[in-house]
Amino acid sequence: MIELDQVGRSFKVKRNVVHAVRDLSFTVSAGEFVGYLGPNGAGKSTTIKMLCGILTPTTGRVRVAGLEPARRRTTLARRIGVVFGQRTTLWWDLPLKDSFELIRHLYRVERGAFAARLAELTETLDLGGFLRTPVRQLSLGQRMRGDLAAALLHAPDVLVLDEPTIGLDVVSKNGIRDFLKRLNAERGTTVLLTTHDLGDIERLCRRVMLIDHGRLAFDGTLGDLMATAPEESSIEEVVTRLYTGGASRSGTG
Ligand SMILES: Nc1ncnc2c1ncn2[C@@H]1O[C@H](COP(=O)(O)OP(=O)(O)OP(=O)(O)O)[C@@H](O)[C@H]1O
Repeated sequence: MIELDQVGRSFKVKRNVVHAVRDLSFTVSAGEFVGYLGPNGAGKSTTIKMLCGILTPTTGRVRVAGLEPARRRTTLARRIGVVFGQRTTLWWDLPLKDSFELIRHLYRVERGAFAARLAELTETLDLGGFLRTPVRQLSLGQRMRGDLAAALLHAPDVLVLDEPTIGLDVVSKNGIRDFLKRLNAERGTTVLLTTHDLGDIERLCRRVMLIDHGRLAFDGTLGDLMATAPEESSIEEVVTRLYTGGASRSGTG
């Protein structure tokens, strides 16, 4: 469903070149739920932007649902949903429901299918109490649920999440985690999740990829990840060891 083959992306900053992503290769199969971890500045958002076609790779090849994202952005938009937790894709001054209606037009979702999908998302994400509220008046937790619904209204095969639980309280976080878990299990939606909240990884991801300085530093199961540190280590300790280079990265490959 997602394929990266020796992908690199660099940026020119004044006279320097920043290599945000280097020689990155991985495959995510349909139905997987994969955590994409890495310290600040590791290259996670750059990868995600290449998956959605916002950025073109400098080298290598990216495919999502068999499409080259940067060249087939419109076609790909029908197959992929994206949530950037730090930024909303909703219309700030419009009631949530009107944002959804605009998305229906943009994605040309058939009216009946849209109504059914919206009813389902309203129930599972508990949106009923604020569908008529302007987005600017929503709490962060409500806004995030609105953004998730917006990304899923066209029933995409792949969902890419960039910090979807950032700033949320423990109850809101758990609500979103339960929702994502069900989405993956029941609808088979492929999910790539970037987060700094290791609780998200523990609760949701069987497979974890870790990127560091633009390179893949670990790729394995959550169990493999935990096995890189002494027994009884917490996931925070395990990940800290990997971020600071104090562990063998034997799961990679
Ligand atoms: N548009 C840009 N121009 C120049 N440099 C950039 C640009 N976008 C990203 N970078 C650089 O590329 C590197 C990777 O950034 P990226 O945003 O992908 O990291 P990240 O893993 O998402 O970090 P964070 O966890 O802090 O969000 C950083 O050094 C960043 O400064």
